Amino acid sequence: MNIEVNQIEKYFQKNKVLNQISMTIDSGKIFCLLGASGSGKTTLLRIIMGAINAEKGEVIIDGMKVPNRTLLSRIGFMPQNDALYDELTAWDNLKFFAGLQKIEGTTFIENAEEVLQVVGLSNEKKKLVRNYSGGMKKRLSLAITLIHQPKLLLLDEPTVGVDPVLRKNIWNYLKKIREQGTTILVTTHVMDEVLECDHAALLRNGHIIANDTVENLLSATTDGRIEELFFLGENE
Ligand SMILES: Nc1ncnc2c1ncn2[C@@H]1O[C@H](COP(=O)(O)OP(=O)(O)OP(=O)(O)O)[C@@H](O)[C@H]1O
Repeated sequence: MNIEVNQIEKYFQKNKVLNQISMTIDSGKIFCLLGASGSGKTTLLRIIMGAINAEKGEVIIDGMKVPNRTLLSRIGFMPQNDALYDELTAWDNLKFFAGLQKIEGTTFIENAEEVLQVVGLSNEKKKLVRNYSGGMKKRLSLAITLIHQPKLLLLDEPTVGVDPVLRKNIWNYLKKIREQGTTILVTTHVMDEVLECDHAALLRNGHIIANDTVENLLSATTDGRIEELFFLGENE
């Protein structure tokens, strides 16, 4: 699925948090949104999935204007804060959210086993979520986001609190589903993860100040270090 973001402007009260945001995300790519805390990444993600409105501009996904009900079943959105049922097991959480997407029976079981494996929770599926660590909850949220095999994934800092081995697992899976045509938009603060992406946009003070392939962005830095992306355009 491809995404067109056209001239988005968003205010919270009188604060303009997104200003003239336009970008295109091509189908089957991993696109990374970078920016300091408070730069507007989450807000932009929520506008793209249609959870909140912008004052100006529009988002078009596969030719359809957002918000659009038919698009929702094809999108997987992972918010920054987990929305899990603490008193249910991980398995029952998965079952509940899968049910909302009409994923049931053997399809549910197959999908659930696969996503639990990706996030390293196969052996912990019977535990109550209330007994999960923060990182385990994060991984379960990601599993829930993947359960209906969405064609567009919107992931808000999906690997915070996840150890390096599992993080690698998750990125390998994201790259696998990219090869199957899934489009992935991800926000991150982890610089290494930028290297896993095809394309990155850098947000500062509500503006996009850089938007290019990761390869081109890195060649624009003075010593090719990913951390430098954060400082791009700082003195302009
Ligand atoms: N519901 C809201 N009401 C008022 N202001 C908000 C609301 N949501 C976000 N903001 C403000 O909008 C700006 C952008 O916030 P946003 O959460 O999009 O940033 P972010 O780049 O995702 O930050 P982080 O990396 O810390 O998650 C911030 O100044 C924030 O305080």
